[in-house]
Amino acid sequence: MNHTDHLDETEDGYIKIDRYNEAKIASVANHYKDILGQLGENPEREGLVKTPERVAKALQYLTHGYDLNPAEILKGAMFKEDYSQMVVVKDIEVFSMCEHHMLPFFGKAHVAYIPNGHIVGLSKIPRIVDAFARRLQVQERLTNEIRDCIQETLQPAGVAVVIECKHLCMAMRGIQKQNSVTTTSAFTGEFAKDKTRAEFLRLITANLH
Ligand SMILES: Nc1nc2c(ncn2[C@@H]2O[C@H](COP(=O)(O)OP(=O)(O)OP(=O)(O)O)[C@@H](O)[C@H]2O)c(=O)[nH]1
Ligand SMILES: [Zn+2]
Repeated sequence: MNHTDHLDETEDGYIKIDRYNEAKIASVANHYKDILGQLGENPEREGLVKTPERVAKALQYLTHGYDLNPAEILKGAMFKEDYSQMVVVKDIEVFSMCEHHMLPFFGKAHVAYIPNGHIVGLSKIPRIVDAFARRLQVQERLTNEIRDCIQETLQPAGVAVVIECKHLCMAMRGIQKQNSVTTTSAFTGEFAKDKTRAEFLRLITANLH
């Protein structure tokens, strides 16, 4: 079986989960039943009977980015266009899971590129953010992967990515800091220039709408 067989293609050719890989769900659920017992719970009590399966499905959803090909998503909507100003997509919601604790980190991504002959369908930017975020991640790698995918696929004059997230592993356990936010950034090409980077940073902090 192909590893993407459990993913449905929607009409516009994009993949989303609405069927699950039953064998994987059953196996992961079995482990979770065991884990519930080890946590001192009774996995047979009414409220928990279906929990292992729910958790398995949730985890499959939260990691379905492994089954997506972000470069192909971008290639699906690249258009020749004579536009060479910065394109900024800001405030893209991010939900990911840290690879150390498998706890959520979440916040916003701001992505920009400067076209070099081609533009990309706007929705593809949040789609690739999701494709990389729906995996076990560290915020730094997530940031770099988004930058590299856009740079290598679209070959623009520059790419900028800023991500700001709260990490639940730092809030609900461990150091227990409820308000700390981690910001990461990655730039290529024209964004190495102070002036260009400053314009991007101004645009993502400006309240224009
Ligand atoms: N750089 C980076 N670190 C992360 C990210 N998500 C979680 N971490 C950190 O990963 C580290 C793992 O450190 P360890 O000392 O092995 O784990 P730990 O004992 O649970 O650490 P504490 O969270 O300090 O209790 C922690 O400092 C987390 O804050 C991330 O996206 N990027
Ligand atoms: Zn963590």
